[in-house]
Amino acid sequence: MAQYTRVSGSVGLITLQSPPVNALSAAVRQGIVDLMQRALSEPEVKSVVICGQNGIFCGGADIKEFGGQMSGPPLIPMIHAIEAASKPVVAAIEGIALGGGLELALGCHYRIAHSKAKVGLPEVTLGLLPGAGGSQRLPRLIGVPAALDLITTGRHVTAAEALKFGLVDQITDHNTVNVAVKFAQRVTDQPLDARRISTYPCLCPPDVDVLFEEVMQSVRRTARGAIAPIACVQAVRAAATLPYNQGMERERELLATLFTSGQAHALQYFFFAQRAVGRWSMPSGARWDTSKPRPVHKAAVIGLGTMGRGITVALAQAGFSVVAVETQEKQLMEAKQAISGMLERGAKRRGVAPALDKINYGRNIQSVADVDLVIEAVFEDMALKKKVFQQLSAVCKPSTFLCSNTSGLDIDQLACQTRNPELVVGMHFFAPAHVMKLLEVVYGPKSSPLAVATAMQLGKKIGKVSVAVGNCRGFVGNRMLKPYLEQALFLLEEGATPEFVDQVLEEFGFAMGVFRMSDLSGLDVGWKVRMADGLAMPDSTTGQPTRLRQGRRYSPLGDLLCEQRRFGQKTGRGWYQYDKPGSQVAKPDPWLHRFLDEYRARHALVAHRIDHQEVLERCLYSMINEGFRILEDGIAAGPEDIDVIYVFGYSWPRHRGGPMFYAATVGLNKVLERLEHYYQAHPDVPSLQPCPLLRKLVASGSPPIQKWREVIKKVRSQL
Ligand SMILES: CCC/C=C/C(=O)SCCNC(=O)CCNC(=O)[C@H](O)C(C)(C)COP(=O)([O-])OP(=O)([O-])OC[C@H]1O[C@@H](n2cnc3c(N)ncnc32)[C@H](O)[C@@H]1OP(=O)([O-])[O-]
Repeated sequence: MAQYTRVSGSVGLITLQSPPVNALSAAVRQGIVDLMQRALSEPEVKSVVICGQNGIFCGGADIKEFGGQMSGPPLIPMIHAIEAASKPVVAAIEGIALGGGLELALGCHYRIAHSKAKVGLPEVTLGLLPGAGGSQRLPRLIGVPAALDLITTGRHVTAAEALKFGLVDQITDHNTVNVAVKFAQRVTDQPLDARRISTYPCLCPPDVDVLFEEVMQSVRRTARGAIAPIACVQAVRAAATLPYNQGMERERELLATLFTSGQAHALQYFFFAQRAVGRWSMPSGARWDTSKPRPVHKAAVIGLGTMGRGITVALAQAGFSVVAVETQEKQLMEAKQAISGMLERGAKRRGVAPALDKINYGRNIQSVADVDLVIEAVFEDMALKKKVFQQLSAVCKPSTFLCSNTSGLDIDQLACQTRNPELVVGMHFFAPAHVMKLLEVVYGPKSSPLAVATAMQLGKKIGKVSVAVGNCRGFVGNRMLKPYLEQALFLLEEGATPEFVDQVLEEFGFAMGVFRMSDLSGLDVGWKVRMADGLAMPDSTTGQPTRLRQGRRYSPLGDLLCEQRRFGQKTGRGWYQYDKPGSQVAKPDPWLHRFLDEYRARHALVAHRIDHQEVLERCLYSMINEGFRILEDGIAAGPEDIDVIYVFGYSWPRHRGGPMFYAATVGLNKVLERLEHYYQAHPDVPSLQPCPLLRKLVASGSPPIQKWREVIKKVRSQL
């Protein structure tokens, strides 16, 4: 919808009205078309201003409409009609002008923005391109290189940057609509021909072919198989090389291909999934909208290793007062230096002052007595963490929330060490903690909705995408990673190489294959956990590494590497070899190939030819199967939670929507059938046994992913 008012006698003001972001729904488009006609037909009206209600210009096309039958006036002719208008049209941009919203503004003859406004063409993040003329008008207005940057990254730019590009004509700190109205009155008699961007020539640098070649290469490298960024480059190239009308035709063709691609569907699903995780719920029935968080003003971090340092930086950068505690003097000094460096570099990038004064360092746990919330980030050792929680419970105010940055230990056991177990939750950050977007907020059986709501809100304030999950070994992310890693090792035993497995996974779209990722994280981390679990040791009777544990297949390959002190990048050797310890360039290692051959010979394993399909199916479907178990157990409330965790925490390619969305795309019956096939071939691998929930979903006719929660509810109510 849109509203029309006449202001200052001669200006027609069209206000977009479609909360929350004034998206261009069919009703809004119809409103704009009708009200533009009205403004143009009223003789008293000499100019027009378009704005949005509630301080938001426009969030772009209504993404909810993409899935269904499009109705209402189409965007392109609507924007053309504005550009062709005989009276000046001024866009008054407050808040945001994104996607179709900016394309609408580009159709106007002038753009006035508030200094706090942000603009951008983020269609690429939804698997699309700026297909309402944006890919053709933007390069004509701000030049090819800047347009390529904005369109291929989808980044939002500040009003100041937009002014520098020439994307807006003026910025103001005052009431933008009033300024735009005055501006509109001033330009009433100005000729409009020079203001219609579609008539501009597209100014190209002399070496335009080289520029496009370079940009295309760089986009292909970073796209990890996503097609929209490539189509964006092609569309801008059309603007640079073709007359406007032909460029528009090319834009239309490219958009049509993207629209029908599975990738756009996946990315649009993911857009809503990111928002859905904020509406968390617990099996007890507690929910985001009925559980109020308590404000946190002062927080503490205990343990300043890699994780503790990152968490401290994230908190300080978001404006929290932080007490940072490290009991070892030498470690404390090193941490202080490292944290200050991180804060200074971050502040320089963002053009702000570093938040050094937000942090008070100390060696004594007593110094956290008055904080509202503590995040414990000591070494991943249950006995040590228990001790810290006992101390915290004795030292802190009774109302202090006690959180553990564990990556998989039992939150309940920690809660039991405290006076107020209902105030204990897990806050599982991902390294580097000041950079990675994901936060798993883990509730145990005793955690109160208040504690979950407070941790979720804190996560939001420090810029994380927070997902509330239940308490189990590894929570959601690391629990699903286990069968994935396990299959990768089994594939090596059966004849694959780390290079081949990684290549297949990287072609699928992971930033790193499983072995390169393990080398980066350090192989010793998992080894210590397996030793604590009694897995990484030789068979007690033969003294030999065993391939069977508690009746299940087990691969000791990772343990054998660690026994050779091959811990990955940090030691210069792991699944790959590196030029020197700490180097990141992984090279195939002939030693490892010989080691695998000898290992297979020792265990009488006959290597067979493993193809792409087998690598993908075994690694991904076993992980997805665990995802169904997690849903069945109520550890994650819905498939969106799992998908968001995997995209933000484990580099799952976003254009494939996340593992559960991917399963729906492949077809649940196919996933089930392949799991059955592999389980039959490997009956000693329980993670390949199809989960009952997966069977139930297939038996219910494989409903769309948005309907899974209903089936899950039914399955869980029968348990
Ligand atoms: C045809 C080809 C040409 C054109 C293509 C396009 O324009 S493509 C589009 C290009 N545009 C974009 O890509 C912009 C996408 N939007 C954003 O980036 C952000 O939402 C924001 C920066 C606008 C506001 O951030 P924030 O943190 O303040 O708030 P928030 O993120 O929590 O959202 C609040 C609510 O608004 C909802 N909603 C938002 N936008 C849309 C929409 N366009 N549509 C529908 N709904 C939308 C959102 O789902 C949520 O609903 P919920 O969960 O409450 O029911």
